[in-house]
Amino acid sequence: MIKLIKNVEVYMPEYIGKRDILIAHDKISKIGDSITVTGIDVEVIDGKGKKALPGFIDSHVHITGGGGEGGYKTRTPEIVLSDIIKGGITTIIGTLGTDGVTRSLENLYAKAKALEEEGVTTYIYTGAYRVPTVTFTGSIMKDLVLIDKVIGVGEIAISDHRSSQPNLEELKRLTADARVAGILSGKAGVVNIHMGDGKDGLNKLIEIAETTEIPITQFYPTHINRNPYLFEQGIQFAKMGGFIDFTTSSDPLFYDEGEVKASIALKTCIEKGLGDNITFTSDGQGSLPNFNEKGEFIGLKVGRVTSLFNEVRDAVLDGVQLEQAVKAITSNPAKILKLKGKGKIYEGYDADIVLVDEDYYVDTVISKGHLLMKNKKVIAMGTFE
Ligand SMILES: CC(C)C[C@H](NC(=O)C[C@H](N)C(=O)O)C(=O)O
Ligand SMILES: [Zn+2]
Ligand SMILES: [Zn+2]
Repeated sequence: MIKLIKNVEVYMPEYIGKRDILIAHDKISKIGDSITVTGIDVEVIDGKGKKALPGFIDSHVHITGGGGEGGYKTRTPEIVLSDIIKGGITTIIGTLGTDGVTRSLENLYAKAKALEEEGVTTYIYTGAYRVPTVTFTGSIMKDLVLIDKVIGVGEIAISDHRSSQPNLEELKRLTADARVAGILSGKAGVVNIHMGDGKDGLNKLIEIAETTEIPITQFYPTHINRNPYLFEQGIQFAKMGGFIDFTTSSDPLFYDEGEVKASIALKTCIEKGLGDNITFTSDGQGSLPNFNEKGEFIGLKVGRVTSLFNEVRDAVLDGVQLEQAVKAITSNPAKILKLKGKGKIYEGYDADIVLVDEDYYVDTVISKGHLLMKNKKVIAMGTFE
């Protein structure tokens, strides 16, 4: 099907002004002025008053659910397609977390395939919190080289009372395996690192980057905004050329405990010239557990994928340029994760496009050339929604 978006403000993410965008099947075919199509059926979408952004990439979502930190009843529910669409997300990377016992990689893979069948692009990380990691094949390297949807390893927990307390050698070997398997398979092979509140912070990653041939960019540490000292250390890590990821799902409780709101973390890093080293992820369907200083469980909330763009909107309303802010959920993750044809409104790229209205609310979502939402109405529903 041919679609033509007319007179829309285009953010590649770089802002290029008002344009028409021609979509042929699942690709962006042409970006230009006054494009006309004759002789074949075309669906025209009115872009007047709207901004076209690349489809959002959420590279850390517990698509099969996570949690469990408060016992069995706190295992969180799996994601449904309509939430992904409402969040303007067209590419989603699934991960396991604390519970690598009752949550399986096979289930994660099947859910990723299901979401792909329902219309969005999906990938997964092999592994979970603990080292040695759970794998499909018994080997991180075989998982990466032989399973197309596997693009990296994660989320591997460090500096957290729930981690497996991995030592430096274990982290070196795991990251070296991910890197070489990525090289062999043309994938990023990044290690998505779960950062807890532990005082050792990013030290192990910095030591590996400084004492081995492993580049700092092999790590993709998340939750960097979870407390002020980790945030400060994260800025140093980014200044060393590393990538840092801020979690957008939150709970007012966490702000009281010093969490740095993701939109403020973004604004601070952009002001320090680190806009190309940062991303947002939602931790959607992951648990947001609260423990007291003795490590006792107090309660938990569930992460929401819709928080991803909400924090971008808050950054824009706080004075950050849209073309800068939206990179954190489009071209930056696409670059870090080596997602071909993703993260930009560009001729030949996948037709993943989000239109937002003048108040920066998601209005229309196109994924691989298919309309999933139009004029704020979700069109595509999950199989059982
Ligand atoms: C960043 C904070 C607020 C949330 C963060 N969530 C996870 O890591 C996912 C969770 N453990 C799960 O397995 O579902 C955390 O627990 O520290
Ligand atoms: Zn985590
Ligand atoms: Zn998580």
